[in-house]
Amino acid sequence: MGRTRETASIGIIGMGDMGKMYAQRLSDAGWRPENFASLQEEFASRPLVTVFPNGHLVSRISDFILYSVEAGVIDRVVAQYGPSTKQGAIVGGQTSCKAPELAAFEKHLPSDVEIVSCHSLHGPKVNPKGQPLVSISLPCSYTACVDGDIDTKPQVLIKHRASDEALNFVNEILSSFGSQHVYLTGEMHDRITADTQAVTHAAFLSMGSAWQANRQFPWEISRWVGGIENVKINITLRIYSNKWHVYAGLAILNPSAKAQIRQYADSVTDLYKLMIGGQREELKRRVKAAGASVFKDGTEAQDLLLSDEVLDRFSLSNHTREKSPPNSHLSLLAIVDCWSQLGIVPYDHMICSTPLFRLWLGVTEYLFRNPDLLEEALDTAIDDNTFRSDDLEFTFAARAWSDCVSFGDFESYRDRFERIAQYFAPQFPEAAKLGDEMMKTILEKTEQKP
Ligand SMILES: NC(=O)C1=CN([C@@H]2O[C@H](COP(=O)(O)OP(=O)(O)OC[C@H]3O[C@@H](n4cnc5c(N)ncnc54)[C@H](OP(=O)(O)O)[C@@H]3O)[C@@H](O)[C@H]2O)C=CC1
Ligand SMILES: O=C(O)C(=O)Cc1ccc(O)cc1
Repeated sequence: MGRTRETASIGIIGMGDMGKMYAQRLSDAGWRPENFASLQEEFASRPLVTVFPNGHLVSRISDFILYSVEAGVIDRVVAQYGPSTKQGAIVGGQTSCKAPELAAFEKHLPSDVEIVSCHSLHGPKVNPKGQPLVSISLPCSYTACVDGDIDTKPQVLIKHRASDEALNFVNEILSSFGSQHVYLTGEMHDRITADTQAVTHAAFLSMGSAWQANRQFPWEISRWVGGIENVKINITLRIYSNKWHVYAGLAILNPSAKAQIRQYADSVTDLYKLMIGGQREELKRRVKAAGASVFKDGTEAQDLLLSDEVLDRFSLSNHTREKSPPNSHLSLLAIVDCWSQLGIVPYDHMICSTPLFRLWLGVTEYLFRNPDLLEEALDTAIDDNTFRSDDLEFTFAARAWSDCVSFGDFESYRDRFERIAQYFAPQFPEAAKLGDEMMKTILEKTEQKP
């Protein structure tokens, strides 16, 4: 072994958004990268990075190889380059779902190769400092543990088929990101990210579908202005401005995600039926019971993750408002019902939380820990017809996204995603500016929480 920082080289296969972010961060930290043509130009000012024309040339000389390709092609790409892996090297992947990635490594890598995988729990434009980074290695001789303060921001490492020396080596390489390292098995990683990522995305994807189906741009409509609505709009646009395959891969390929997303669609449908049936008492009983199981007694005294002052600052709208107009908040009532039905306590997942998940939890908490606001939402859901058609389309959308994930059909996922992305595209530049600012401010605020 004897791998050292001075002599080892790191290979990245897949120079998309995440691959480039890794190459930039590692070269900043003194690790040397290599690559090709436009990449050669792009990385010309970084003498420590070399760009190669294909993954064979990267694999045969690198001591640590990171696959940063679309989850849907991981088997094909590892089958292609895996056999060229340098003897005794360590291989990992950055895909958002570990079952297919680890299966591809086991199937195609030579037996002398060690496997330590990882997952940065944030997008390429978020500063990795303090964010979670999951690490996965095998055999799974350890239980989940975290380096440092788990309540700030982690990074996941998965030790799958590796010595402690290999894990330490990968840790050293990735330590330059300043992320919080979390150690998990591949299975635990997929189970948790199904709860934190796949269901969260399903909710925001459904909001976008509903607005598009009703031909609305929500920031132009007064009932969508302010507070919680700002987060709903900014996050939805952020997701639709990203690449479809990131969301398709982590939902379709994760063995745990289908059931979670199905439960979300079922919760939306059940609650919507109670709303249109005028079943006020049953609606209130069910939602409050769900709220009690997720937001347990004793948490009332804790500070909210998000405050009015922060929520109000990030509006895409030109309208001003005195007070948020009432909203039935079906998407938020349903996520709490979904968590409750599945026995999920979202706070237990903070060790593996993405920025979006923290925001999503922040807005649900904002609603459920304000009894007057929750009561107002439930009464609005029964008495006020204004939201009926929004909620109808939202219900259709949640079921359609769930079907799409259950069928495992990448092409129809792509088609749905890109059609809606195109509708919102003119607003992406402004939403990105505001969204980045919102993310930064809210991450700073939530970081200070105990
Ligand atoms: N974007 C995000 O927010 C996050 C993404 N991830 C995960 O990271 C991975 C990469 O995502 P991201 O960077 O965003 O996606 P990109 O689409 O930007 O990058 C994927 C890259 O893989 C390359 N690639 C595909 N096949 C091969 C091959 N045979 N040889 C060499 N390169 C290949 C693609 O090249 P080409 O375009 O030329 O085909 C592309 O540049 C995904 O699995 C994703 O789930 C993880 C955390 C966050
Ligand atoms: O925060 C989110 O959920 C995002 O949308 C960004 C993202 C996407 C994929 C990942 O594997 C990790 C983070």
